[in-house]
Formats: sequence, structure tokens, C-alpha cells
Amino acid sequence: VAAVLALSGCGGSSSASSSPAENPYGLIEPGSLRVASLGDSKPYTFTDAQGKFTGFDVELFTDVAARAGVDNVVFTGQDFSGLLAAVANGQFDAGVAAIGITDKRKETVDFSDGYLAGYLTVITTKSSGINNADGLSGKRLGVVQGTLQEAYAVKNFTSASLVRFPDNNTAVSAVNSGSVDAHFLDYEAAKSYQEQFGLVSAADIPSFDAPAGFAVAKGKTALKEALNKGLAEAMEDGTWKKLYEKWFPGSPMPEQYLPKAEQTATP
Ligand SMILES: NC(=O)CC[C@H](NC[C@@]1(O)OC[C@@H](O)[C@@H](O)[C@@H]1O)C(=O)O
Repeated sequence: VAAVLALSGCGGSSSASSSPAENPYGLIEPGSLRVASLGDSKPYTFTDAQGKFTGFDVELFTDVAARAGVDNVVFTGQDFSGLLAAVANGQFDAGVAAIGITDKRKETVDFSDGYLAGYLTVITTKSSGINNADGLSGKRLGVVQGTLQEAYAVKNFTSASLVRFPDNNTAVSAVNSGSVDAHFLDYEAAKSYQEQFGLVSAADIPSFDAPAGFAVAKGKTALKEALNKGLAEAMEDGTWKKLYEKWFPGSPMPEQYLPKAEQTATP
């Protein structure tokens, strides 16, 4: 019977039936990478007019995956609050969405090396009168559930009342409709929403201690190491810099991801 089952290929999920040699990274579908991402965090990760995932994180990951020998990368939108759990439970091979590396998150997943360090930003309407973090006192502040912004606001914006949203789109429409006074999201995404809706920035909080990394299920060592090797190559040959300049034009560029020759000697 076992022989018949094996021949009929119904011996469990496909990765179970492929040999380690055919599936060295333990992928759900050998030869392709299934990635959990977000559709509304432009320009990190977002879906374009054709519904195609694109952005800095998407293009960097796709480049790194190709260097690891995987050319078929499939991105799927996912609420941020469920994203790491979906990677941890094997529903996806990786999570790519400007996900800051923290010890708390490392309890659920492993991370590649960091690839982007920047700011968390509060955006609001011109008429709100909120010009800095103190201005949030007594105000309704939107956060996306599960983000570092939520954790930071709980700890530091204690006199604001937090309103949790599943994603940036719903939070920003709540700002535009006046049901919240401000939203707390990533710097480059904030800039994009400011341009789109005439919103303004009220505060920039550095988040350099939690650079973004690619999330992978714990124990997927071969995959994590291949991603780290590809990241190092993409940084050293200037691919990272080219993508940064393409997607974040004019933004201050963190030096640690540039080719070694372009990094000013640490003082
Ligand atoms: N896509 C999201 O909504 C993620 C929100 C948030 N991103 C924070 C961050 O990873 O964004 C990219 C860089 O600026 C990092 O320094 C920062 O910690 C988080 O990890 O919780």
C-alpha cells in the first residue's frame, strides 16, 4: 500500500515527499518561495495598479531569493497582526514587510540580518493642532495591531487613547474621516500617505535598534543563511543602494548597508 500511496503522491504535503537535496530550504513548494506581505505600506511593500506586489522590501527580497537560487517568489497580503504567526505555523516560507527585528518577535520566528533602519512617524491633518508627541495628549491615535508603533505608543504615549486597526488603509481613512486624530506608522509609508491626502507629520521616532529583517520559521537555518548570504552580496555590490535610491529618493541613507568601500571609517 505504501508503494501505491507514494506513487500516487498522496503521501502528505509536497515538501514532505521531496528529498532534502531537492528542497534544501524546506520550502512549502520546492522551487518557490511563499511570502506573507502587506499591500498598503508603500513604498516598502504594496500592490501596484495591476495588483502586483512591489516596493523596496519586495524587490530586495526578490533579488536576494534569486541569489539563493529561487526565482519564483509569490507574495500574499496578510494583516500585520497575524503575519508572524502565519510564518511560524508554516503557512508561508517568509514574512517581508518592514518587520523590525526584536527579541519578543524572535520568540515566534527567526530573522535574517537587518536590511533597513529608520523612523516611526505620527501623521495627522493640518487642522488637528498636533505638532509633536506631547500634542497627542487626550487625542485618539491610530496604530496597526502588532506593530512596534503599537508597543511604543502603549509605553510612551500614555495620555493618548489608542485605536487599533488591522492595516494602514483603514487607519488613514479614519484620520481623514476624523474618527481618529492621528496615525502612527513607518516613516516612508507616512510620507506616501501625506502626499496622497495632504496630511502632515507630527513626530519622527528613531527605530534604529530594530532594523527590518526577513522573518522565517524557527529552525529554517539553511533558508536563513541563504538569505543572509544574498543580502550581504546585494549590499556589497550596490544593489541595496540602487533600490534605496529608487524607492526612498532624498531620504537619509543608513551607511551600514552600503558597499564597504563607501562606508566612512567609524570615528
Ligand atoms: N509593515 C509594518 O506595518 C511594520 C511596522 C513596523 N516597522 C518598523 C521598522 O521595521 O520599519 C523599517 C525601519 O524603519 C525599521 O527601523 C523599523 O523598526 C514594525 O516592524 O512593527
